[in-house]
Amino acid sequence: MLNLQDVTYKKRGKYLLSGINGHVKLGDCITLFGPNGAGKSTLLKIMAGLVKPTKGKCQIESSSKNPIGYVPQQVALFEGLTVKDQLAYYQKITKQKSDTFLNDMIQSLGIEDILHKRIEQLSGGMQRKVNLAVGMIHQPEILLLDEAFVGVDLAAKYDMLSWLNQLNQQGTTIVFITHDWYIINSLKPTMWVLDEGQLLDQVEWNSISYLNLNGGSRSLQKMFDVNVANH
Ligand SMILES: Nc1ncnc2c1ncn2[C@@H]1O[C@H](COP(=O)(O)OP(=O)(O)OP(=O)(O)O)[C@@H](O)[C@H]1O
Repeated sequence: MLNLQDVTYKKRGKYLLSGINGHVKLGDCITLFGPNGAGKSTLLKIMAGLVKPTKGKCQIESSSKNPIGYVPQQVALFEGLTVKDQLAYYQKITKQKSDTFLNDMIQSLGIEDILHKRIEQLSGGMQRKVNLAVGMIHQPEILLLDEAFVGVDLAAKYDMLSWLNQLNQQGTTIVFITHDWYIINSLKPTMWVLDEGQLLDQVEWNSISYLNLNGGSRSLQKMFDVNVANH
């Protein structure tokens, strides 16, 4: 679905990504994992087509007109609008005609009771749920999530993860970024380990303890020491 060939991105003389090669297949669940500043968000934006690589390419293979759903790190919602109006607005601009998916999503995410509330009346966690719903309202084939769970309590996380697991089992491709090991354990993704702009390795969730971190930064080593010990 997504083919990354030698993806390199340079900004103000600094390489934020260097020679990334990888392939995202239909139905994959992948996490971009690495320390702060590793280049995860930049790579996700390149996958979403929002940023153009300086060198190399990211090709999307899909027959759909709008195959990607991107949920940004910052909540991107309009204050003053109700949740219902917000969803209706994005449904219209993405030309999603079927209500079935939207209604399933509303039920699964547990947002049916807040449909008539305005965005500014919602807690941070509830806004995250609505942000997720908006980013995937057009039922995309590939869902790209940049820290979509920040500030979300365990009950809300459970709703979001159950919905994402269900979609992934039905064939939706998911690529996500998180620093939350609970999320990783729940979604059991393939881990693309990024460090200092380089893709060090790709490893299945259940083989994470075999990862060779030689050449990785101290921050990356520490992340694994802390998390893998509790895996
Ligand atoms: N527009 C920009 N101009 C210059 N440098 C940038 C820009 N965007 C990001 N960077 C730098 O690129 C590097 C990678 O940033 P990026 O946000 O992709 O990392 P990340 O792995 O997602 O980090 P975090 O886990 O902290 O969100 C960082 O050093 C960051 O400061």
